[in-house]
Amino acid sequence: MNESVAYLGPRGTFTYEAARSLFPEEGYQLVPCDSIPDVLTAVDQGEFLYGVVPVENAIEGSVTLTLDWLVHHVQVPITGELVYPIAQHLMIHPNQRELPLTEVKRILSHPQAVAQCSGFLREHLPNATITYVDSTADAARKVRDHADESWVAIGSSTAHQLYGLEMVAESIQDYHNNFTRFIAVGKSWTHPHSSWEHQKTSILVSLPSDYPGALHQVLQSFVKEKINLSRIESRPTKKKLGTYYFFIDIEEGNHPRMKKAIADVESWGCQVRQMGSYPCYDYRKIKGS
Ligand SMILES: O=C(O)C(=O)Cc1ccccc1
Repeated sequence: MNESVAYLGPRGTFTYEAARSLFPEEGYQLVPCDSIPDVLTAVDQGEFLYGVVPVENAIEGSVTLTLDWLVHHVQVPITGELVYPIAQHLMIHPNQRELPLTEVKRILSHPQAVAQCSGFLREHLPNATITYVDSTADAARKVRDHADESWVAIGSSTAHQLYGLEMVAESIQDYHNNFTRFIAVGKSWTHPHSSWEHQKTSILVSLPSDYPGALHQVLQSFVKEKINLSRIESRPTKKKLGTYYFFIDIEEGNHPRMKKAIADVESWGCQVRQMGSYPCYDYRKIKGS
């Protein structure tokens, strides 16, 4: 039996495209879930071996729903990463193909997709109301199911084909170097591809409240070991205004130097949760492999 992989569905999301690249359909069974929390909870509860969710976009930044669920609701290690190119397309039901853009009443999409195209939407669809849905393919499916409504969806070319919609405008994101970082999560290990670019470790750090300069000390611990950090993202602890968790990505696998740096961080009174050490794949190299 193929191993199961949950992804943010339905079919045709960008996460579906990333999941298909990460977990080839010959070896894995891809199963759509309705939302990011659904994917993470299902993997946490052992319903699926692995999951794929978006974590960061080049234009819009962190997918905070993913970060917050990883911190507050589930205990699922990160097992892999894929940075994948994103082209957002505007599509409409074929029955509405003659509708001028100024008469579109509703734009449906995922909040990240809407944000990536905000300049285009402001300029070309000033009279439309935005409705956020759980994914871009969910938006395309809803437009398909409402043939009589003057609605448009923003989403992938895969969704455009799968849901039989008419293309209105291609690549409408405001910046063209649009990439999203997706992560694979799971409680067991798999290496769906034999080669990867490099390894990373993600940790979550909370600082002691009464220690001035604690964040500086955290960074210093990595400098001392000559370890590069590629990302620091703060998220509210949700316990008290002005208190944060720091998500830190380290350009190093589970290496002795990295362990030493983390022990040093802990010695300053910081709490460290290791979110995973994992391979980072290049979509151009694993495509079709
Ligand atoms: O809704 C989707 O298609 C997703 O996979 C989430 C998302 C949305 C916008 C950019 C990247 C990922």
